[in-house]
Amino acid sequence: MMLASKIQRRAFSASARNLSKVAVLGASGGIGQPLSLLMKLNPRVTELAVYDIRGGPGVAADLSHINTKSSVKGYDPTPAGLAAAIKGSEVVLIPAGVPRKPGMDRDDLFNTNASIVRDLAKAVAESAPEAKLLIISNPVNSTVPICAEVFKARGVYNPKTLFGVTTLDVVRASRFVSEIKGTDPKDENITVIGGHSGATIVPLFSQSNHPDLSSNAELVHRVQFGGDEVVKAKDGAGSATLSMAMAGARMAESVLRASQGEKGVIEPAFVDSPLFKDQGIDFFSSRVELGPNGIEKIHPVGNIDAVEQKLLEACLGDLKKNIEKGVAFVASNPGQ
Ligand SMILES: NC(=O)C1=CN([C@@H]2O[C@H](COP(=O)(O)OP(=O)(O)OC[C@H]3O[C@@H](n4cnc5c(N)ncnc54)[C@H](O)[C@@H]3O)[C@@H](O)[C@H]2O)C=CC1
Ligand SMILES: O=C([O-])CC(=O)C(=O)O
Repeated sequence: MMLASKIQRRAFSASARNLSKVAVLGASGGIGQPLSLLMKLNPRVTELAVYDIRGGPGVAADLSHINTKSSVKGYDPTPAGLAAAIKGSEVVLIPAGVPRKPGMDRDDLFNTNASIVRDLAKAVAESAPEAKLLIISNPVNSTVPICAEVFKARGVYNPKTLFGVTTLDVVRASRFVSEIKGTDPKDENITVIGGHSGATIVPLFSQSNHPDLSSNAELVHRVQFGGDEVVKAKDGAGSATLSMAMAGARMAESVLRASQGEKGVIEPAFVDSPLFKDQGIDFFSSRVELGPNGIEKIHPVGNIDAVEQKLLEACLGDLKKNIEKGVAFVASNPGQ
């Protein structure tokens, strides 16, 4: 309790002064580079820390010539370099880990990415437990519970500051709808709930400007499997990177806006959520209201139609297994 309030005070004092250090872990990768670029272009960011197991200082040197005000520093891939990159961060973004190849689903990444995320989460728990931690690495449905377990084991878990980034699902949904309806995607605010893979992704068109679209099975499938479309098109060269960088930058910007005092900032995110805890599901993505200390309020699912109810039931079964897999991994592989 005391630790939580100390952490919150420290976080608030930095954000109240509008000093926002952002660290990107996995910054040399397909997502990491454009995401770091977007963070360098974001005037809310005062200091950008660039870390990767390879190439961090090079990416940082490149970014540092951009004539925006923030400072940029690349860190060596050592425990000390990692700790220094993270220390003092308001936001830590983690896009480290391997992406899919055609024929794989996100869960096939678990064996490689689980330990990468576990070890990076451990470093965050030790060097900046108060940071808002935004997890991009897949499978998000499992990597977020992994982070929670790592933080719990060190007595610094604050469920209000841990986010699985599901923003790309709402970005895709609004884009796909605008293509069908001939509208501007900025006017299409589609809520997407659940998790971040296949059937766990549940778009709620009944709550949008176009309730008729919930019976458009092709559209629902495209939102659920939009990632596969990119994996197939890239043909072995990875998965979504540019759209993901945009989505990650949007999420980070929203977290920073709220940290810096803006009210009413709402983003969907996969978080420690009360909504389905009675069914043994501790994490769920829904609309989340952000504040200076992270999550301020988790919005309920709201009214949904019969088609969406069926999708939600399918989602919950898969999600429960994905979450349990992450928790079990840390229990049997606690790391150093
Ligand atoms: N949440 C979402 O909506 C999305 C998530 N992703 C996921 O993001 C992850 C990254 O994707 P890409 O950037 O395309 O992969 P990538 O292979 O291009 O880049 C990954 C980077 O992580 C680095 N890395 C690996 N282990 C590390 C460690 N221990 N510490 C620091 N850096 C480390 C690598 O050196 C590499 O630069 C994948 O797991 C992918 O599935 C991708 C798209 C959307
Ligand atoms: O599909 C993938 O593997 C990457 C991802 O999460 C997405 O594009 O939504």
